[in-house]
Amino acid sequence: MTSRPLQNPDNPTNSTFTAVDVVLDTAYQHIDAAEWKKLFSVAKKSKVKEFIADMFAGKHINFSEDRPALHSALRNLPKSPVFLDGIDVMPAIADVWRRIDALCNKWVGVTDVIHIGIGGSDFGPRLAIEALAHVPGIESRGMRMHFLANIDTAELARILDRAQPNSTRVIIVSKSFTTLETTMNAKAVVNWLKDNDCTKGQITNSLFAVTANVPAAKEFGIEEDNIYPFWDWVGGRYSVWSAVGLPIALQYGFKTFEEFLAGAHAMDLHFKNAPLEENLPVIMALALLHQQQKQGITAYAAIPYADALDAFPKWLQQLDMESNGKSVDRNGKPVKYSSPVVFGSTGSNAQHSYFQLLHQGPDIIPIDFIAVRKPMSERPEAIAHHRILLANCLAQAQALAHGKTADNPNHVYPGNRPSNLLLLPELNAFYLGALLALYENRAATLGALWNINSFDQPGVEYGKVLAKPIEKALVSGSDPIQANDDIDAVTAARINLLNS
Ligand SMILES: O=P(O)(O)OC[C@H]1O[C@H](O)[C@H](O)[C@@H](O)[C@@H]1O
Repeated sequence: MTSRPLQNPDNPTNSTFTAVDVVLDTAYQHIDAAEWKKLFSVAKKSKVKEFIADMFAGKHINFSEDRPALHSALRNLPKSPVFLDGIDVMPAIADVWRRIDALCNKWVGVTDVIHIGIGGSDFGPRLAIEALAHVPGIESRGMRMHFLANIDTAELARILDRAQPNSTRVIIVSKSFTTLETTMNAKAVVNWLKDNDCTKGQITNSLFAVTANVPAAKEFGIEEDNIYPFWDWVGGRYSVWSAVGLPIALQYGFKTFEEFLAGAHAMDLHFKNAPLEENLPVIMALALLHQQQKQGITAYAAIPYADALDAFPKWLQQLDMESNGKSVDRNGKPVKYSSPVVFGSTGSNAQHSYFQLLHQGPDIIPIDFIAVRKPMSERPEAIAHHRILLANCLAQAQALAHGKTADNPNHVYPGNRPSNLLLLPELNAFYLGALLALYENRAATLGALWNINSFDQPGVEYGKVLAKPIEKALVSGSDPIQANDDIDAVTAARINLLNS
């Protein structure tokens, strides 16, 4: 058995790039110098640099909804003016920061927080709360942070079984404040407070909202002082940097929230100012485009070798696939490329699951290996365990890149399977912020390369519309229904099955 040589043995010293102390190593992408040159000229032709400038300048790059995508302003801690249609948005953002900071000092004796939200109003804060829980030395207020997203009452029941009604605070998070899962769950939690003898005043004081639709939150019964606004120019999946990230500040302190924003802001400055050839989000986007063009890839995996980042792939799935899972471009013309299927889970666990397919399956699936230099725990075993964790990460990437010959075809690894290595110096609020902003900016760059509007999501709506007549028809024991304008024959039969 021998190792195969790399197809394009790059000089490994030329394949590493650093931004905000995050190292990207593209050696196993097998992209040679001439190919990189071509890729950068594609970036220039696609006007990536101009697109980045437009994004930060508040131009209406989300043209279908006639809005900018200004989430970068939410992490602009220096408060340098960011103009939206001639008005600086920073004073309004800074006012929300001041209110979040004040709230952190106000909550005394709170045992449970129920954060109700779904999609972009859920993945980001859920990931951050989990990821930061084990940062050595982090100050945590130790509240039980419950995330309630699913309309399935199993999640609701699990949370309500554990929470103590008299010392619970509820944060209802919804950009639109019309999402049915969220409003129904919020009503159920309010009823639970009532059923547990909380007074009207207690309930009013326990309810908070984060939304871009303040009138709807008031209408729901939330006091104006308890409503934390954000704005329609923040896409839901880009909203963790707004008051949607409130749980981060409440649990770990406002300073930690600021560090999270600072890491993202540092990555934004890199994205905005670094030349394309040194720009991490751009390089990662181009590497993916290359694998689409050359290998026809239709999926990629993100594998964090860090238990703390268990929720990262879920966050990334919404970011990438909701942003760029589209088949027409900005001009309504069919696209050549759009978002591959994104999946992933933590290493080394993932190795013991679907890595077989990544090594020997017929399809080539590029991987982002995400590793952290420092272990997250201070246990006596930490150094030895971490060494094994990192060794596994490096070994998988090498095996995928080189492959292996063997007489027995069953033992042959084809090799030439591309991957990136992303190395964070440590996992804390700052580097978590930098990591998420890196991927956000990569998604935006991919949108620019594919000529896709990455900031709308019209495809999500139709299924929601259809759910309404179906819900009406789903009445146990009712007479069988026939197919009609809203419900086709297959679905009608399924409804009848459920109703029987
Ligand atoms: O925050 P909300 O308005 O409740 O929206 C929650 C989610 O709803 C939809 O599914 C959208 O596709 C998501 O982008 C959004 O994050």
